[in-house]
Amino acid sequence: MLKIFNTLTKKKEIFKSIKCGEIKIYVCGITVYDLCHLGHARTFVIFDTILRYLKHYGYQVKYVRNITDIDDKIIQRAIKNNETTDHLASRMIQEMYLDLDILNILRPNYEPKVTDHIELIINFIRLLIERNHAYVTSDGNVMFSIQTVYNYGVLSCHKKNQTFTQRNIRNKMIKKDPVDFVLWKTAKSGEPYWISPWGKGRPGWHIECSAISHAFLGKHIDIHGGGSDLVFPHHENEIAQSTCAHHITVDSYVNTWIHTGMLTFNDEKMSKSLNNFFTIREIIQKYDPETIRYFLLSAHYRKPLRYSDNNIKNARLSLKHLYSALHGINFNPIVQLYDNNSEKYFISKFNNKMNNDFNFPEAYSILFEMAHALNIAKIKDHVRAKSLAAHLKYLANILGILYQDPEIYLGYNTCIKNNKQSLTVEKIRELIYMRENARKNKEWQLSDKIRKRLTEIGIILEDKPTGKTIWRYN
Ligand SMILES: Nc1ncnc2c1ncn2[C@@H]1O[C@H](COP(=O)(O)OP(=O)(O)OP(=O)(O)O)[C@@H](O)[C@H]1O
Ligand SMILES: [Zn+2]
Repeated sequence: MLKIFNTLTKKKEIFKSIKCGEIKIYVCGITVYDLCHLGHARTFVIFDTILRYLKHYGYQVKYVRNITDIDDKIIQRAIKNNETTDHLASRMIQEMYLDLDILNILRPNYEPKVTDHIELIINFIRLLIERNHAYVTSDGNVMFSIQTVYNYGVLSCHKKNQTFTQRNIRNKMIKKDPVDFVLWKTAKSGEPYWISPWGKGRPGWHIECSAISHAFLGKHIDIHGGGSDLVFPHHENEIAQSTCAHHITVDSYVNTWIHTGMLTFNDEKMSKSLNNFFTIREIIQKYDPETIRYFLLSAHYRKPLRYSDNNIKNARLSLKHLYSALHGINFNPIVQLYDNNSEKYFISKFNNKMNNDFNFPEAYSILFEMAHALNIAKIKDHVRAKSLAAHLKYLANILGILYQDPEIYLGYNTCIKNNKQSLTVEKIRELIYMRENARKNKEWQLSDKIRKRLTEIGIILEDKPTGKTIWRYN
């Protein structure tokens, strides 16, 4: 029986989907103004693993993760770079794919961009105004009126007056109440804008998730997720908007709220604004992507995880131990998996750990028990060894690890020591495939970027007249 900790009720609850066998999940995505850092990676690796487990559990999953491609940070960065917000956002979206794909994060079913859904956001705001939950200020902003929500603070336990900050004091003159938040922002001169009933402007941040999740998943969602930094104000405001717009209760909006613990560096959230971040790109120059993924899942998903070289090195050792157990066994992952039921014991232990609010560290410990049994079977019982190896790989794949050939992985880590390459063969092929597609679509910038990246790590590409590319180590 699957139990998940629900931030709304603050307890572990037995999970039951709204519709039998199907799950609708919405996760707040990236604001695309710069490269993704390891903090973003932690949240998305965690949700990717949760999704993989839910599928293994037998659910059909509809996963939506939005892309915030217009907001203040994007506007400021675009001005600084002397490029349009559109150009900056689409560049960063391509970079985001390169970075998240390399960590073996499967893509969501839908990744709606805010700028593609302005009309439905405007309609959502209109509904809130009609229902007297929002008002237009003299300068053309639309504000959400927190006083109209009787249970504001239900998710985060924030009291209404606690939201009163210095920033709000500055806007006091035009808001009815300093705690109210913006739904539609009037465009300043030179800023990108969309035409609305309230003038030229752009949506506020919170409203995009209410409007987009409703458009893609309907009024009632099984799971809504994000980092724990989003509980307040972002998710609190989303609850206010969605429940008021649709006249529904909090629990008929989202059944389970899942929040991930922050990746920290020097005891603070890793973030751009604190300038204490490492981009995914920087890190995979130093460690292989699978080690990074392993590291990101090495603490309970709700707890903070401390970034340190030592912690990553430990992750590398653990992964090496698992790959070494698999090494030297000639097994067929599919055949051995279905031919043999003897590993039911391990599968059920693994499932129990994951059913207990996705306890990744304890799920890892089952993989180590299997590796131990496998190391013994390798000497004594080859048939059992093959079965164990297939099951170990199968369960590890649910966590998104052990997807490489042990031979390549173990050889690869030797290369890392010699600083010769920093990508697995599988990932190199993936990048080449992406580049071939980019070339087909005449996206020359992207294709050049991939080539440059591969050259940097010592891979030489040769483009054939057929459109195919062959590669070799320099
Ligand atoms: N250090 C972190 N650890 C875990 N998750 C994080 C971290 N930083 C951001 N996230 C999560 O990544 C997702 C995308 O975040 P978003 O693009 O809004 O970044 P952000 O919080 O503004 O970070 P930054 O200010 O560094 O750009 C959110 O779910 C957010 O909670
Ligand atoms: Zn959101």
